[in-house]
Amino acid sequence: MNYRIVVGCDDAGLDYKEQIAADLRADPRVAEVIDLGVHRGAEDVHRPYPEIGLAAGEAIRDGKADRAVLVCGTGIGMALSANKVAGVRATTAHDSFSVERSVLSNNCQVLTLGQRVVGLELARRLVAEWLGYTFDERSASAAKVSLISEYERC
Ligand SMILES: O=C[C@H](O)[C@H](O)COP(=O)(O)O
Repeated sequence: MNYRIVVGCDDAGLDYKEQIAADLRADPRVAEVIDLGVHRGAEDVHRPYPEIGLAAGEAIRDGKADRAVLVCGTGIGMALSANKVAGVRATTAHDSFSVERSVLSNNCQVLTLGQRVVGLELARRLVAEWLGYTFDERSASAAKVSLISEYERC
């Protein structure tokens, strides 16, 4: 599938971002991992989550990446931020079914996770599952998602 995947976090999501980035780099479905920070021990470590979430959304919008995994304390702030970028669909999901539907129903390109909410091993498994789903543009869900895109164009 050769996905180009952005990873990003704030200081509350750094541990999980590092592990998930390592998992993605080892995944044969992933061609490139683009790490937007923050980085341990670096100057950017206290950058607020909206800066990372917005940058991730812009990378999707600009065609520099196919998908993003973003981690903060709850996942909520990252989802709110990425969703501000037109054309980007981001959601927090901490269970297998929601992760599946975020792609198959909603064509989300961005999965956000809360390091303070979900265990690390579950988070890693959810990301692995998430990579296995592809939205079907011929599905009945496509017309529903397109209503969001049409609203954005107004
Ligand atoms: O959604 C926001 C994140 O959970 C963030 O990591 C923590 O934000 P706070 O420090 O404002 O609670």
